Amino acid sequence: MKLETIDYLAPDSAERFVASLRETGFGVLSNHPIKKELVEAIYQEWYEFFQSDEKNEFLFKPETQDGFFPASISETAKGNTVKDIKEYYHIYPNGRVPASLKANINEYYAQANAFAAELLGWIEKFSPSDVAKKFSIPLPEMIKDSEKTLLRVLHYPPMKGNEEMGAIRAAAHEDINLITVLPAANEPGLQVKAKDGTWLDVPSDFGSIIINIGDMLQEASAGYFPSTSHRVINPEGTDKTKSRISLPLFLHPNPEVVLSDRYTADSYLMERLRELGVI
Ligand SMILES: O=C(O)CCC(=O)C(=O)O
Ligand SMILES: [Fe+2]
Repeated sequence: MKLETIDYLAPDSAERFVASLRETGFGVLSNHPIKKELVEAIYQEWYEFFQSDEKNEFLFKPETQDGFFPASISETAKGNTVKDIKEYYHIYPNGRVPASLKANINEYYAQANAFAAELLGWIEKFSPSDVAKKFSIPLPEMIKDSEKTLLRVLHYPPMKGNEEMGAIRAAAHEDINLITVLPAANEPGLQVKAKDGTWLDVPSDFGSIIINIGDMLQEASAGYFPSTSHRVINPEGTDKTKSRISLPLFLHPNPEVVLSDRYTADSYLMERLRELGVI
């Protein structure tokens, strides 16, 4: 199994993209409409933010979950015991963002949401009819104006050598949401677990964009689209001294959207957040 990058502008891109999602849970697109200059500017300005003390003025609020999450309280993946080596900032439509960083990140949030709606349309169009008929409403409508969609700016600091035994930048996990839109990061490290259990590098050419299936779409498609495990491994050699910045947008349906006979988006999310000890 290999993950190949699909040219967004190719005539058969939608069909090949959905086939890749079905096979691997991941799809990688080049020549997509999100400008890499915008992503590059965001990486640079947020890198500076993470280097500054200003981040401590935006400490996350447990009630709203927006703001800065320091490495000391960073996530522990489901089933894991050691914390990931990362710090991050959570952006919601009505959440706090430092004034100087608003323009670019808000533009990215809007563009990536619109792009995600287009890709959800592709997914619906190329789902077999018995799968598509399980969707309670069209997939792009599920995320329309959703205030639950979360943009996470991640900073994986350089390795210091005193990291906890077994800790990696992001331990193997699955995403909870419908789909995730992730521009290639400024450094490699992202891997996806193949069906045979081996870890594959996700192509990380700067400028391409990575989409993966989350648990909610796996639930809504009764397992047709797999929410695959992925992780971010630690850098080696000279890359150890480099920070890695990444920018996943987690597309969440509106809370009342019915995912399956068992769950709405809200009941699903609450169950998962309780398991993680976040609420
Ligand atoms: O940093 C990355 O490339 C992936 C991050 C990720 O998988 C996550 O935050 O859920
Ligand atoms: Fe993830």
